Amino acid sequence: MKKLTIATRKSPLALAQTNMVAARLHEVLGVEIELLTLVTTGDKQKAWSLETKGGKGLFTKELEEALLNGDADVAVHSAKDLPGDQPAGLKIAGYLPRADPRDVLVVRQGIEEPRTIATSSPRRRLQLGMKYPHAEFTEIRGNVDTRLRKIGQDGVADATVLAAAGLQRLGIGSWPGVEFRVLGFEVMVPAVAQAAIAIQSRLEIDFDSAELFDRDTAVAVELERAFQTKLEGGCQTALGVHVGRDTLWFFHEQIGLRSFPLSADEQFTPVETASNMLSRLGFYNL
Ligand SMILES: NCc1[nH]cc(CCC(=O)O)c1CC(=O)O
Repeated sequence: MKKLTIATRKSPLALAQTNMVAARLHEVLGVEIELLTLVTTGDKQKAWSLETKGGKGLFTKELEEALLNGDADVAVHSAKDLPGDQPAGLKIAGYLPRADPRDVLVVRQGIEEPRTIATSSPRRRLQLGMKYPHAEFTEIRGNVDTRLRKIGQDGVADATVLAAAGLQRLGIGSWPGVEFRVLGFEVMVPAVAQAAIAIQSRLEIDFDSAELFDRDTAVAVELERAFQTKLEGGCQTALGVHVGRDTLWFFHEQIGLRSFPLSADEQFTPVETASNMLSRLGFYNL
């Protein structure tokens, strides 16, 4: 392999993530890298409500088509935007080391308890509703900087929620007019695969993944995904699952927030572990 073409979205966050993957592939494989930037349905339909149209697959389909028709060899995605199952012919080759998996409450300066919170995610709405029972929720769309401006400058709501990983990868440590409050897992369980960057390719492309990719991230994300796959039904179900070093954090709209001790062994048998824990939680027939 002399040259690799990487398919990417062109939002600032997507490009930052793709450049990290490009640097890694170039460093380890010594190959020349070319980027193919594509516009996905999710990028085009800026007015669509992610709440009603559904988020999954909206930001990934066009990149996957480029892999399948040979226009690109590799696609880079935020792992949390990927649907559970891979399309025929494609695989997740691996992940980059995960960044900070927590969510951050972005609050307009001077506001102690937000009364209006702009987030389209049912997972974030339900969990924040426990912390701020008087808050009303509204929708918000756009890139990270657009969202920050909507809170800090335009005042469309008192607060919003962003992934710490996104802020970190964009190098945003502060923003005029807002305060960042990192939300602990005991308040806000992150989305499945949050903060992981997935490298997708065609099945026949064989990377030496042991060196290229991060094994610990793959183990954690595969366990989180096993829960998501078993619970699938409505893809708009409010679900959060996070595999910590020795704790599994779980949030589901029917039962709320729970945490469990998690052994090292359990992490290596994701399907069994997810089944066992879900039946202990009262989810049967999955
Ligand atoms: N929902 C869109 C999306 N997909 C991935 C990230 C952030 C980066 C990540 O979790 O890897 C974001 C933005 C956000 O939720 O704040």
